[in-house]
Amino acid sequence: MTTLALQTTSALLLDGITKTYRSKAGSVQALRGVTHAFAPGSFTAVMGASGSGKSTLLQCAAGLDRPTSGSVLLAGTELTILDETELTMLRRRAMGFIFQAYNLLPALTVYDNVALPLRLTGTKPTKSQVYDVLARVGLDGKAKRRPAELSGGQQQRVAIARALIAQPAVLFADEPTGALDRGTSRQVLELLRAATDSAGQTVVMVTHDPVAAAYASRVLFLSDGLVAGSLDHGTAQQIAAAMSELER
Ligand SMILES: Nc1ncnc2c1ncn2[C@@H]1O[C@H](COP(=O)(O)OP(=O)(O)OP(=O)(O)O)[C@@H](O)[C@H]1O
Repeated sequence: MTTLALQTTSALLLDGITKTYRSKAGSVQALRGVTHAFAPGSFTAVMGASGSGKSTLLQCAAGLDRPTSGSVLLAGTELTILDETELTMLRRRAMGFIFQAYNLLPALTVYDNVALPLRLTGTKPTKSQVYDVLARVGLDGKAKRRPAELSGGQQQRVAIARALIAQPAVLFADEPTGALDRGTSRQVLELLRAATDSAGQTVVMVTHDPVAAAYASRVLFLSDGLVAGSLDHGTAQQIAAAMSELER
């Protein structure tokens, strides 16, 4: 496919991304030329050994960090030429974020945490918008609680509701199940899969866990800052085997 065709058919396109961190201690090439097109409505897991560049890839793709070279096209917009204000606006409009540490605001109720992204764009969400998204993640009746009054799995579901409320084109998840037990992880992963299957959103998830990665339709393997391969519709066993092969 030509680059032009990829631009119009991808929800997210990384084109020749490199990232070099420079410090007094020397420079580290965290990404060495990553090119990948994420199709609309796809669920991609990004895997690789510690230090292979997964978080850097996610940060660059989401405009949280700037690549040293290369381009990032998200929802039709080239991120690398935007200033900080434009990037912030685009993040609020087109992206949702889910982190291992939930990142909820402890002083706010569940309702206000979930309503926050829309309020930040200057839109007051209706009560039914907030209650609908809370019901979607199985948190009916929890709107008035504070995050500390919820279990880890419930807090992560609040974070997912917060990520979903503005109906972003792309959801970025960095180890979203890293702090959760198996059963709770499954609920979170099923919600991410539903975001792609029912709502047509595009999910990019960094994970170390082959069981979590098996929920994705594609696994992208990173090695030493480069894409080392990919696997479509792999089982947890196949993904684990591909990871061990990569680490040999
Ligand atoms: N802010 C930074 N300054 C300097 N080096 C960095 C910085 N962030 C990451 N690195 C280096 O870049 C490389 C890739 O890091 P990155 O965090 O993207 O890897 P990762 O695959 O997400 O690792 P992990 O699985 O351990 O989280 C590593 O060598 C790391 O030490």
